[in-house]
Amino acid sequence: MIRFEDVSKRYPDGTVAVDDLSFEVAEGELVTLVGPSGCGKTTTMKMVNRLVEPSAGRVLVGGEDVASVDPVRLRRRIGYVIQQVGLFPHRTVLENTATVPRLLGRQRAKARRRAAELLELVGLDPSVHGDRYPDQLSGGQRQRVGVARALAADPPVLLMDEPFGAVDPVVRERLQDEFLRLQRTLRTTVLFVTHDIEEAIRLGDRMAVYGQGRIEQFDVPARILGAPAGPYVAEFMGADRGLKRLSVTRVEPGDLEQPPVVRSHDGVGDAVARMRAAGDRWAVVLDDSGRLCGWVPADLAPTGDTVERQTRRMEAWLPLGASLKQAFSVMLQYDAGWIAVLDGDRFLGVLTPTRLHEALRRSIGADDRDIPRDQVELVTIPGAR
Ligand SMILES: Nc1ncnc2c1ncn2[C@@H]1O[C@H](COP(=O)(O)OP(=O)(O)OP(=O)(O)O)[C@@H](O)[C@H]1O
Repeated sequence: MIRFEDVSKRYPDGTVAVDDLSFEVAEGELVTLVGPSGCGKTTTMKMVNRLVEPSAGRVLVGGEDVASVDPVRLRRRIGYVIQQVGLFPHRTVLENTATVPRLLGRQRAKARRRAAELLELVGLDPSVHGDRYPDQLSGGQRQRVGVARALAADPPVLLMDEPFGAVDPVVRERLQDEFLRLQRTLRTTVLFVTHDIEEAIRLGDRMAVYGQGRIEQFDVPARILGAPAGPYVAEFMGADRGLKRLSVTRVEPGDLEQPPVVRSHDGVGDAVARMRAAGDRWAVVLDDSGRLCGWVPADLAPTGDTVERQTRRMEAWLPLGASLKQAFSVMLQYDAGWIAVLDGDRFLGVLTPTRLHEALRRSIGADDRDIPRDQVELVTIPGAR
């Protein structure tokens, strides 16, 4: 959808902001650009909507060289959100949001209806906030209006430059969640500039890590964290990148172990005999539809009861698709050696620390090749031998 072909930008004073950049953002994809201050992220982004013209190479949007498109027309098709949102102070929130659709010639009533819908989508009540002026909103609310306004024209491409930079971390996380949900629904192609590595990891389908004017690595966050392309990227992603990987890797069915299972209607005597014969110390209890009831230890007194009456509650479980970070946190919180994983209320298997480790290796495709020695994350304790 967005394609950079050998693009360079040298400003008139000789500063080379971007040097021979080539990459592509697929339709519906969200790519984050992250890197130190002055490395060329904003320049990259501004070449998409022609706020900056490349000195060499070309930028294509939807297969069309942007150099051949009238800049004003181009910008109406491409949403743009910046940190200082730039709302019109003398226009209400609703009017601000409806600006571009109006410029595109949509009828006033239709544009306002769409604007109200979008305000709701970004978590603002149009009947409460719609008639306010920007200075009657909080910083976080203004950011939301900025996002709603950029989306109001249903642009296939959205450029976002530190859009949540000015709000506190809690609000920022909420805005990120809402924005992700929205982007997934609308399937907008997004180029997202940020200073914040956590934000880049959290939002990016893929991320571009910039060095000076160049992309040092362009990949899914899990691989950038797990297999950084070199010492620069490794250092930039932080010494805790091993931990960061936990939050971008999801629990999948293939990661799970199948523990011993007994059925809730089994007799305790039978169940205990089978568990002991197999050398199991415990078993998961499922009902006939595969729903998780709990667990039983193998040292139950073999009474005439059904297993159901002896089942112990499972304190901790995870939904399929939870992050490994959530899984690890639950393991620590409950001091548990394994965690049940459910799809809805259907039991799928259990995650163990060994399987968690394997899932991390899977996330960087390390199962079928050795991780280079310098990328193995060893924890050493100073002074320990
Ligand atoms: N109009 C300009 N004229 C000259 N140099 C410029 C101009 N705009 C940007 N630069 C320089 O180009 C380089 C890249 O700037 P750019 O704004 O793209 O970086 P950035 O990665 O977005 O930085 P930040 O994260 O601080 O916003 C910097 O050295 C900057 O000083």
